[in-house]
Amino acid sequence: MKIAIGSDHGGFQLKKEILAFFAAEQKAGTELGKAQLTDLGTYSEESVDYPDFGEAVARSVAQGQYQYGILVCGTGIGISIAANKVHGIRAALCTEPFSARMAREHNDANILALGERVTGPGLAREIVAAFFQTPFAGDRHARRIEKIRAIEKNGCSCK
Ligand SMILES: O=C[C@H](O)[C@H](O)[C@H](O)COP(=O)(O)O
Repeated sequence: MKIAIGSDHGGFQLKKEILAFFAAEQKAGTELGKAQLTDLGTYSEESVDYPDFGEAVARSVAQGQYQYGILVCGTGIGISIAANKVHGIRAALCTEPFSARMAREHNDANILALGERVTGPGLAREIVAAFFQTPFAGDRHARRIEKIRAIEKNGCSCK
């Protein structure tokens, strides 16, 4: 499983924690540790603009370069809004593990968004594990994902 990860300055420290979590999982030889992560920036705490990193990760996932993405900003809100503007992206902002599981099982989310100023590193690790350990359930949920794709393709009928 190939995962692109990105953050702005507000998510930089939590992104480092998440990378360390995957490294520890790899060392422990777990299934999660088999994931290959690529950091698409930012690479310091210097102030940057979250849409740049949301777009970079979202495009790389939408183009199939990576299967999933992880995005972190201060709240996770701005960077997930930006990512969701890219066709084919279903970015889910999660603050607890139940939503992370549902984001995969029901919504087939392909990007997990987190907020460093909202979620501590311990909880973030549980959220990440829940997200990446949960498969999409398909069935009725697949029909609903198709409807989301149709909105992307045709636009909505709202005036
Ligand atoms: O949704 C946006 C994110 O939370 C940003 O990380 C945040 O707006 C950055 O704020 P500041 O420039 O004040 O650090």
